[in-house]
Amino acid sequence: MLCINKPPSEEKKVSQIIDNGLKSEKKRLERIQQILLLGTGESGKTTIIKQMKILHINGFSEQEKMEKVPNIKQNIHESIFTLIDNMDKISPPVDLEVEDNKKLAQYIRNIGPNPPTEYTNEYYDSIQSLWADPGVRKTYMRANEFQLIDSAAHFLDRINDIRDADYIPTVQDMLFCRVMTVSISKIEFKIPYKGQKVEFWMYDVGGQRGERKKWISVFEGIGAILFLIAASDFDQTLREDGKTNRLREGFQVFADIFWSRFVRKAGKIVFLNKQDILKKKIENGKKIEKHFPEFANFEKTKNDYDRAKLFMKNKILEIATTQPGTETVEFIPGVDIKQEIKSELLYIHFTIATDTNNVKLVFNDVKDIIIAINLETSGLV
Ligand SMILES: Nc1nc2c(ncn2[C@@H]2O[C@H](COP(=O)(O)OP(=O)(O)OP(=O)(O)O)[C@@H](O)[C@H]2O)c(=O)[nH]1
Ligand SMILES: [Mg+2]
Repeated sequence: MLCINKPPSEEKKVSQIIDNGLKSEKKRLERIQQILLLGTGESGKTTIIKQMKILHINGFSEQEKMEKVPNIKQNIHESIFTLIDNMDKISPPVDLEVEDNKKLAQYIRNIGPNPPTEYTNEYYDSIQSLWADPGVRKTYMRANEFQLIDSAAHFLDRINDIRDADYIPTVQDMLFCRVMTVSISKIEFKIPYKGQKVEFWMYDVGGQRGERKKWISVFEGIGAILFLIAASDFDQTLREDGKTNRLREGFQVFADIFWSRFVRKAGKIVFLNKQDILKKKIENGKKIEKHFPEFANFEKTKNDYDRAKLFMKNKILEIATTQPGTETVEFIPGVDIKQEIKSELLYIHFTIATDTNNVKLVFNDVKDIIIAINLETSGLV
């Protein structure tokens, strides 16, 4: 065996250098604000990541935009196919109102759920006629009875631009394009803060049931969790099983995270997202009490949209103050878990993730909170 004997003093020196290196690395990591985006499927996590790219990195390059064109066309096909496929399955069913559209609907049905191999004029013309049919619009108004992507109307309305050979996606198209997340990704950016640049690392994960088992692998070192709930989900069922109420699932997953010992120290910021869709649904007469009976007698004095906002905010606060059963939290004799959670580490915002200005304002608030939480939990103040 080859044995090199170093004088002890030198060995000590080396270990001190390593020690110092580790310490300064630890200090550096403490200064980095690590944020984890969580929430059920389609709640808006990836859209927030895109906004950070627009607001704090370099936006989308021409190449990145061009790379999204196949996804956007996929969104269009999925939207029209889902509408046509479901109009006679919902109860009561809906009929096409323009006779000539019946053969166009059959043509789309024959293509199947995946986009065609070739995008022809006949294909785009058919989609345009079908989307203009009052029967399809009635089906669209009942989209909570089946599974339709939120970007359907945005892209179907824009089909004339998108079918053009020279089409380049707009920033809005990039924000609305829906791609399900199936892996964990990270973006890094710096924000000026009190004359310095503060570094942020933000992690995006998939929110569907099968994806959630991956979440735990990114819990380590997280200073703040941005938890997204799609407030407009109140009348929809999960894509995963077609029966569980989506909003209820959102609250349930938030409860699991809020009370999880793995992220006990992380600040929790809730985004009650998709406020634009929530407002529209309420204006269109959709009733929350049909899915949450306790809403019927809630705060009767306010208008329905303000009532809805307050109702959902209260649900979050209720979760944060209701200690779950010992089977879901590690039981430590003599320790009151409730007391360990600082209520000031929970913040709630109403958001529209597709609106860059809205996210800019909200994130401006959130970044100060996150920095403050990080300073407090790392013991620097
Ligand atoms: N109108 C509107 N659409 C939104 C809003 N937030 C997200 N969307 C749209 O909703 C769809 C789903 O958003 P994503 O950001 O992909 O959701 P996600 O949480 O990343 O979903 P998973 O990756 O499946 O977990 C996209 O088409 C978004 O453009 C919002 O506030 N308003
Ligand atoms: Mg995603």
